[in-house]
Amino acid sequence: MQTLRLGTRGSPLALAQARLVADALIKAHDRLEIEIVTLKTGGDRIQDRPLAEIGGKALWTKELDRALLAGETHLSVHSMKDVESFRPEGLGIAAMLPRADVRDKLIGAASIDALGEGAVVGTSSPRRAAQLLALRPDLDIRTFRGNVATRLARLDKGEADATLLAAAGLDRLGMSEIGTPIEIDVMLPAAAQGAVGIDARDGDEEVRRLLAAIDHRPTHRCVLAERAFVAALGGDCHSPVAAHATLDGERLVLRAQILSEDGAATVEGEAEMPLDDVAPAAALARELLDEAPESIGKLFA
Ligand SMILES: NCc1[nH]cc(CCC(=O)O)c1CC(=O)O
Repeated sequence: MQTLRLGTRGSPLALAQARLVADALIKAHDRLEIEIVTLKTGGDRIQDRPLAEIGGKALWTKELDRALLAGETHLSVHSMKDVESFRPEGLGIAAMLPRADVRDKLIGAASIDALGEGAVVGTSSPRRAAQLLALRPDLDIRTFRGNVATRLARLDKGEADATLLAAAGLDRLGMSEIGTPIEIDVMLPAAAQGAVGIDARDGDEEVRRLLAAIDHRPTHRCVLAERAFVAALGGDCHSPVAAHATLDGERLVLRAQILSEDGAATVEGEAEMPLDDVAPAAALARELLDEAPESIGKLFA
């Protein structure tokens, strides 16, 4: 029997995703045991300020990265959406699970159009805020953080009329019946939304071989293209950026959008590329920035 120590955050969503990875590994390999190691991250402790203000994405991954680099764990499970563009030296994403529903869901109203004039929408995602304001400049967007259950409780208490959450997270928590999905031509998702990734140490060939067996290549390819777009922009979670790739036979089609924070300006485009070369994703980022007005350009200066 071989035992792998799997590092994860302790939120209900993180634990559900950790179990999905553990189950996939056990199914793929005989005589393998997984021990789930729950780690606290900075992001879990600070709930009242927008993520962008308190240090961005690295907050979620730092403690998992440290434990993995120190050899306390063999792998880390992440929502790929929360993984910063550049990983620390010595670590890299080795596999991804098949992607779940990539759409955002609106909770609290039947549709964006159905929201009342000036309705309060709680979100701390600059992308969701800008996309909503682009459609409905009258909305009053307020900071709303915390894990999925916390946000739903704040909505129940009347702190906002509506909120947006990823369908993937709700599905994995067994809350599929909550909210109305918004189609991706109305609200393009964040890069990597709905994808779960598994980090391993560079050079840990044993673990990387075990992970290769559960890697879902179409998801992995699409997410790499989306991340290449965001990396080339110099974007992170401070930026109102959407990127979503799909496969069309042996080609990958990437759609991307960048917005000003108030949603007044939007630039969007599409690029097609082979599965194994994401350079056109970076080229699309430069193209969109070139044509972007100052209100967008200054976000990526
Ligand atoms: N930043 C929080 C976060 N990271 C990943 C998900 C959902 C699951 C996913 O997109 O894979 C969520 C919650 C949300 O956006 O509703």
